Amino acid sequence: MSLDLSLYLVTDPALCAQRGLEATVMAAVRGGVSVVQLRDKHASDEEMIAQAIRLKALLDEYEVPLIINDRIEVALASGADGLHIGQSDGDPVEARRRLGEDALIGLSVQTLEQLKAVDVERIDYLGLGPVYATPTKPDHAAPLGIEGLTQLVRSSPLPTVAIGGISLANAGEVMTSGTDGLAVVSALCSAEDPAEAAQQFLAQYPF
Ligand SMILES: Cc1ncc(COP(=O)(O)OP(=O)(O)O)c(N)n1
Ligand SMILES: Cc1nc(C(=O)O)sc1CCOP(=O)(O)O
Ligand SMILES: [Mg+2]
Repeated sequence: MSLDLSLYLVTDPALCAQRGLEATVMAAVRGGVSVVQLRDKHASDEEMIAQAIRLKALLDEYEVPLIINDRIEVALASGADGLHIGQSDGDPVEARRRLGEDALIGLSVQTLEQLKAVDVERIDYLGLGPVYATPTKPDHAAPLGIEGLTQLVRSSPLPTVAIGGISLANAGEVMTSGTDGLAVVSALCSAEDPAEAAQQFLAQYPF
């Protein structure tokens, strides 16, 4: 499946609980979300595989790719479109070998040093963050700010998506970095109307 990073939803089971995960994701997709990442730090692999299979069937109708956070076994077993890994989540060489050429593989990058070490042959896109501090990921690295983000975007050999503390209030500012898109959790999962919120994000883009 092709990759359009413009508005990238990362799910959070607690933040999606009230409306339901699938209802939240599909509302956001109807509003224009272009990629969905299933992220759940507490579910068992079996629970996550079942959730991923249900989401994949729904997202296929919209040709929106489903990416799995961290867990290669879940990506393989569910037939998801790809995997997102952090700096300490595993080896891009192994991920590419096991998932195959068509899989979409993302890597988190926080520093210029990490950027220089990116395996461009095996990675499709980079998640750059956090732009701002966020309670959604309490163990996040030091915030980049717009200046730090812009420096990483300009030096990146791959398409990028910015993440961390991004909201409707700062989306326009984050897009000035030149990033290919925005990845958000709470600004969509906790929105009163995720479809409307997604539309409002996209309305602020310069492209
Ligand atoms: C699009 C995107 N970018 C960055 C991350 C963060 O990944 P990681 O550093 O591995 O942290 P966890 O999400 O695993 O807590 C991401 N998930 N998605
Ligand atoms: C999953 C994740 N990764 C980050 C990183 O910096 O790599 S920040 C983050 C959580 C982003 O949540 P919110 O949009 O609610 O701020
Ligand atoms: Mg990770």
